[in-house]
Amino acid sequence: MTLTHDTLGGLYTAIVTPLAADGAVDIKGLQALVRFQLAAGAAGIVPIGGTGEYPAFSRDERRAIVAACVEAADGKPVIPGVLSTGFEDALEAGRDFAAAGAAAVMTVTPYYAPGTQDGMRAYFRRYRDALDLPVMLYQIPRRTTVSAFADTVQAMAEDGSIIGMKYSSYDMPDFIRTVKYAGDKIAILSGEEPLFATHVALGARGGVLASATIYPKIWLEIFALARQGKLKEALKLQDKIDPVVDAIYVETNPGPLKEYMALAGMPVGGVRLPLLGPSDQTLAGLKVAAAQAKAISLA
Ligand SMILES: O=C(O)C1=N[C@H](C(=O)O)C[C@H](O)C1
Repeated sequence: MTLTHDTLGGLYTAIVTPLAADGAVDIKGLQALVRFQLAAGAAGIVPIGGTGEYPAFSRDERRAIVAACVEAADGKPVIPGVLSTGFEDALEAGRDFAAAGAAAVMTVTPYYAPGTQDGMRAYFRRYRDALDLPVMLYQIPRRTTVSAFADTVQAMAEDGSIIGMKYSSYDMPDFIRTVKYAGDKIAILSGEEPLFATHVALGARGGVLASATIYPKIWLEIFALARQGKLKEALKLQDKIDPVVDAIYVETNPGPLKEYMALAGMPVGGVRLPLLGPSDQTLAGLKVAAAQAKAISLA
């Protein structure tokens, strides 16, 4: 399926990368997770984003991860993260993932030398021209300190540089402006669990969510309600998963999430440096959230 701004939408799972005890990538575990997501109804998979620990892997490991996801996805779209901050590295990764069968890439705003808004617009236009694959802009200022303003996103859409955007920020006025300027030209996907239902009710066409790695079904139900404009009902349902969301984001994602998955019976191993396992205090919070989720059979 060729992804366009019309066909990009729904719930994409920002999937963790399972690791074996020796820290190697657990390809079998990864493929089992992909199949679990798609069987639950996810529209597609986003491997090696922040949740998938892109920075922690070598070029060969990233290629193997994407190829394994594409194989397990059996035709459903796989959109790998490209979190390299420089043009040539980002292009090399994009071409690697295109060769591995990715349907598009989720490329982060350049952040070490971000440049101006015009510079970022030109960066993505040159990137798309050089990479024969659809591109989704990844905006996450809490990790990069960089934002493409709404009118820049509009210009990127009109240039044909991007088919969509993963919007990871709590800046609601900017979100509303971005939907107003570009929401009819690209698919804006929410990357913020706490605001997911609200973003969808205000025009987002789906989401890219880390906690869907363990609980895809409830996010699909929340998405369906929000898209019908039933925001109150969607937020009521979201109350059930909020304790999990609060517990897994107290330290850098995906550290707590991976620990939580083990507590919830879906072990995926640890994280790679510089991330470490969660602190005792975080672990205590994860245990409480896992017990609550079990008590209400969260899925
Ligand atoms: O990997 C991703 O894509 C996501 N990254 C965000 C983060 O790591 O902060 C969280 C989001 O849910 C998905």
